[in-house]
Amino acid sequence: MGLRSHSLGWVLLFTFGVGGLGAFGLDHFLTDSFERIEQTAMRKDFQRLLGTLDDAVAQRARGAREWSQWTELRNHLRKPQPGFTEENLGPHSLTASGLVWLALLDLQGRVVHTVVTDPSQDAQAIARMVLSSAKPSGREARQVPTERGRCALVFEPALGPDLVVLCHLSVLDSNGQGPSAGVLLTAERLGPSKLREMGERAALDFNLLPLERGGTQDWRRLESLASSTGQTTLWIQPGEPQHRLRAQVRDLGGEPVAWLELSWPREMRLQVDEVLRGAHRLFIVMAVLLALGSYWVVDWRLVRRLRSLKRQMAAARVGEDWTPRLSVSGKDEISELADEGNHLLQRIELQVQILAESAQTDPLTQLANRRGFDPRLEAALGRCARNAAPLCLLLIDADHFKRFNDDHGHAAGDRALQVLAAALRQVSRRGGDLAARIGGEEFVLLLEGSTAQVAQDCGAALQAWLAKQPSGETALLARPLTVSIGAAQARPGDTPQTLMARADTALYQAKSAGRNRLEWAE
Ligand SMILES: Nc1nc2c(ncn2[C@@H]2O[C@H](COP(=O)(O)OP(=O)(O)OP(=O)(O)O)[C@@H](O)[C@H]2O)c(=O)[nH]1
Repeated sequence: MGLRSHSLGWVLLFTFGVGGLGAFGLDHFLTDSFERIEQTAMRKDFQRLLGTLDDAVAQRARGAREWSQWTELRNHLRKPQPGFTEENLGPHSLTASGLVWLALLDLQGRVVHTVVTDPSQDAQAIARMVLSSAKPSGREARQVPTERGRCALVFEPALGPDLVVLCHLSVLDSNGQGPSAGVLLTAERLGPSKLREMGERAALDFNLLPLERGGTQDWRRLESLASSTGQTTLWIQPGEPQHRLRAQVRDLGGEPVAWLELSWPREMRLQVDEVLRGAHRLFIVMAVLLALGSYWVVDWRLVRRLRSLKRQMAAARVGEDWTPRLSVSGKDEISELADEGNHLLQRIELQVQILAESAQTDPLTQLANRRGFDPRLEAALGRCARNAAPLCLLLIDADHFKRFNDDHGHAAGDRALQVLAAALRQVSRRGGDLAARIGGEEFVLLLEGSTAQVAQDCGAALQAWLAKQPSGETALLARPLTVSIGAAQARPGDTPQTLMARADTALYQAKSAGRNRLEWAE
């Protein structure tokens, strides 16, 4: 797997792994936080709803109290007034007061008068039912205690399907003072229109449901709310797009009679979800851009430059050409790598040069050997042919060298060969001259651009120089050394082989003719 795929893989892993986990955590954190904020707001609204309901009951309590402090009603209870009940406590006056039922009890608790707005209902039976079920000790009824009695929300099937505000008050004087003349019971229906009106006033979307129409399935207990009349357990049904909250409404006896249900719009949460959805989209776009950007940076800044470096190094290796230098753009670790590579190339070039030179040099005499001489001869022949310049070759062989070795030892023979090499250097100082050792005691002098006369003089100078060398046990030469020379001048069409062959023939002739002489090839 290349650097590109690696980096892309890591960027994707990092972005979607670490980034995704971070986003997931942030989502949870935000969701939880807003859930808490939302629940606090919901609880406050529900508390307000309970207050609204309490207000409604309190308002009815005030109305009923006015009735209970009506002097004529008190007088009537003490001493029944003929015609009073028909005129003042009939169905019409009840309807005008918004009540649906009324009962009057004397001090002994006997029902002395009842009236209903609905003629189909039995007011006496309702009174008996109410009296038997109304337990003033009820703990959690939504009730408002008054000086001498209380009002509460009650679900009384005999009075219809709706909840009623039932008031149970002592009949007192016009100042609300005792002694009590009896008990007044009133009921006001809280029908849908009343509830709607209350909801509009409180700007809350709520409903009152009979108990049997709402179990606790799918509902979870949220907490207990401290209401004005005691603890109220609050339930919540989580759902989109709105939450529903509910709590039980209890009657005077503390028995649950209905569900009070509040629909709560989850605007804040929906907005958060919307923001999170936007953030997720943004995150994905950013992640993709980051991945592409990193890919581009890795590709442009690393991969391409490393590949270029690799190509240049491979070219040097394959072509065995160590002279070109590596180059990459920029100034960083990769360019430093290229610099180090260049140092290595430089070293290799030098070593190769040293090796090549030593491979073409005779270690004993430090002259060019056969491997070094052959290509130079070929090149020189080509140049002279092109330029129509003269070229001569002298093939030089030490005379009776075997005997020299035999008489004075191999080491002395080596020294003699070194003296001969020095002599050759001495006479080959022109620009186109090259001296080489091409065999054991066989040497050659290539004279590029030199005429036959120059070559002749050169051979003579060589023999003269050798002749002048001191010899003996203390000298470099154990005894005088002579050489035979075969000379040849290049002709058009000559190759190294033909030229060498003619020089060799001439050498043979020089040897045959007595040695220590120069013979020209024909
Ligand atoms: N000391 C020494 N001797 C060498 C070296 N290379 C070749 N020789 C000797 O050179 C001698 C050449 O002998 P031959 O080819 O018979 O020729 P020659 O004795 O010189 O006789 P002519 O060439 O006919 O004059 C041999 O004895 C080789 O051992 C070398 O590097 N050092």
